[in-house]
This record gives sequence, C-alpha cells and structure tokens, in this order.
Amino acid sequence: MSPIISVSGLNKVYASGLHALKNVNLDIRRGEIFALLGPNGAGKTTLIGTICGLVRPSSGTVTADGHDVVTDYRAARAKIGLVPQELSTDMFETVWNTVSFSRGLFGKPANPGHIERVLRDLSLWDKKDTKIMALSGGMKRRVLIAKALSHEPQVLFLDEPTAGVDVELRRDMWAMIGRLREQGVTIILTTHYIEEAEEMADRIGVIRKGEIILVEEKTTLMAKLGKSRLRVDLKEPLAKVPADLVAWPIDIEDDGHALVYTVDPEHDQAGVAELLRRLVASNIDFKGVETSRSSLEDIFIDLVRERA
Ligand SMILES: Nc1ncnc2c1ncn2[C@@H]1O[C@H](COP(=O)(O)OP(=O)(O)OP(=O)(O)O)[C@@H](O)[C@H]1O
Repeated sequence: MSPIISVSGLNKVYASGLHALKNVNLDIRRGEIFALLGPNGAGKTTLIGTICGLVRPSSGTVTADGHDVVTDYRAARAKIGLVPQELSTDMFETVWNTVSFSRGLFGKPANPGHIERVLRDLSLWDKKDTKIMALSGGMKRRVLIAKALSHEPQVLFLDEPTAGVDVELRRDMWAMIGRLREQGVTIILTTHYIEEAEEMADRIGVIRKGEIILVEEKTTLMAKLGKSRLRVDLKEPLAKVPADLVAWPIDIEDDGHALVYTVDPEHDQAGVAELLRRLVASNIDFKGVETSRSSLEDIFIDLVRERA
C-alpha cells in the first residue's frame, strides 16, 4: 500500500539562515499512529507545518495521499486535519458555528450529522451553543480537535495534544485517538510526554537538530535499545565497586547501599548469574535483587544524548 504521507529530500532553511530541516525522508503508513519525538527546537513543528502546506520547503517534496502539498495544495490539505499547539479560533463564535465553518473552508458540503458525531465524541455536545471564550482551557482544546476533524480528514496531526492538560483530559484524548485509529484515520503526534508515545504509537521517529535520526517500530525499538537494570541492595554499604567487578558496567547508588548492573540486551544475559556468584564469593551480603527494563523515555534520553 502506498504511504499516506511521503516526505522526500526535504530541507527548510528559514530567512534567518537557520537550517531547520535537513534532508528529511519519511513515509507514514496508512492507519498507523506515528509519534515524532525530539527535544525543543528540533524541528517538529517545522516538519508538521511543511507537511500541512503552512511552511514552504526550501527543497524536497511532500505528498499527502499522492497530492503534492505545494503544487496541489488544496487537494493535499483536504486530506489533513491539524490540531495546532496554540489556540487559534474566534472567541466570539459558538462551538457549533466554529466547527461547521472549518468544514466549509475545505469546500465540503455541510454535514450536520458528522459535526454532531464529532462533538459528541469529544464530549462537546452540551457546549455546542456556548461561545468559545466561555469554555475552559481543556474544552477549548477539544474544540481545536473538533475543528481539525470537521472535514473528515484521513490524517490527523496533533502537535503536543496534551501539553498542560489534566490527567482526565489526557486519558480522554488517548481514548479518542484510539477510536479514530479504529476508524482508519492515520495519526501523527508530537509529544513531550514520552509515556504517551509509549502507550499509543505504532512507530516512533526521533528528530534532532533538523535530522531524523531514527524511525522504528516501537516494539522493535524497545527490544533493541531497551536495557535491563539489575539492582542489588546490599546489607553493608560499599565505598567503591569491588575489585573483580570494576570492568563491569556497574554503578554504586544510594550512598553505597546498592549496586546497579546495566544488562545490555545485545550481550550475554548470563552476566547476572556470574555477578551474583562473585558477590557471594567476595562475602558481599545482599538483602534483595530487583530488575527493571528501561522505558522509552530512558531510550530517548540516551539517543539524544549519545549524538549530542
Ligand atoms: N519562522 C521562523 N523563523 C526562523 N526560525 C524559526 C522559525 N520557526 C522556527 N524556527 C527555528 O527552527 C528551529 C526548529 O523549530 P521548531 O519549532 O520546528 O522545533 P520544535 O521541535 O517544534 O520545538 P518545540 O518542541 O520547542 O516546539 C528552532 O531553532 C526555531 O527557533
């Protein structure tokens, strides 16, 4: 199946000379949830803006469902719903009018049934006659999503959808994203909450200083780059790593009360047994042993740091 979004050789150099996107190549598959992660200023918003036809590329091409976003802007844009970071809507309009008007902007005939479904799905139905300015911040965010869905787009971009929202709204948004995916909508989201990507995404892309440094299935990424940690709680604190373990990836934590061994999945897991044998042989008593796997957050921090 052809990708729903195809980005090829994309560069963006702002008038200031800042090279915000560097030779970006990226295909988004139909129906997937793709999370774009990157530190502040990495180029996420610029990339989304370019795909949505709001930022002009310096070179390279982007297509949405086969339509070039520059030369065939209207057709390409009609495929896309964009939920921006910032509230950009008429404060004096009602929810119903704002969302219906958005649909009209894409040249779609009125469809009150669709608008009603969208508002009900976002728990906005009982606010349909309320003016935007009278809504809470969380409700305003829901309106942004309703607007983006008003013209039945095939792809939905969510730029930091849950920044600054409370836990309940975040959970609602996750549920809504899940429902949209079931309806076949492709979702691309940027987020600072890596747990969000961990929970939702099928694939993860990491962008750093305008370059896509990695695109991977989430499960593969976590299996490949995830590390296990073995923490050994000691009965007596140690001042330093024991002599016959200095060559191991071991750290001392909690003022010497714990030894932490990082198990690299690419290497032999038998190290754990050997480590415990050596501790016993050196008369180092321990109270407990605990293992944990790294989260996507740990992996992300490692990735961005390694290449800094
Ligand atoms: N209109 C503009 N003119 C000049 N430079 C810009 C413009 N917009 C963004 N930039 C710069 O381009 C780089 C990428 O910015 P962008 O907003 O795309 O990053 P981001 O990954 O979305 O960041 P954040 O996570 O902070 O939202 C930054 O260095 C930013 O200062």
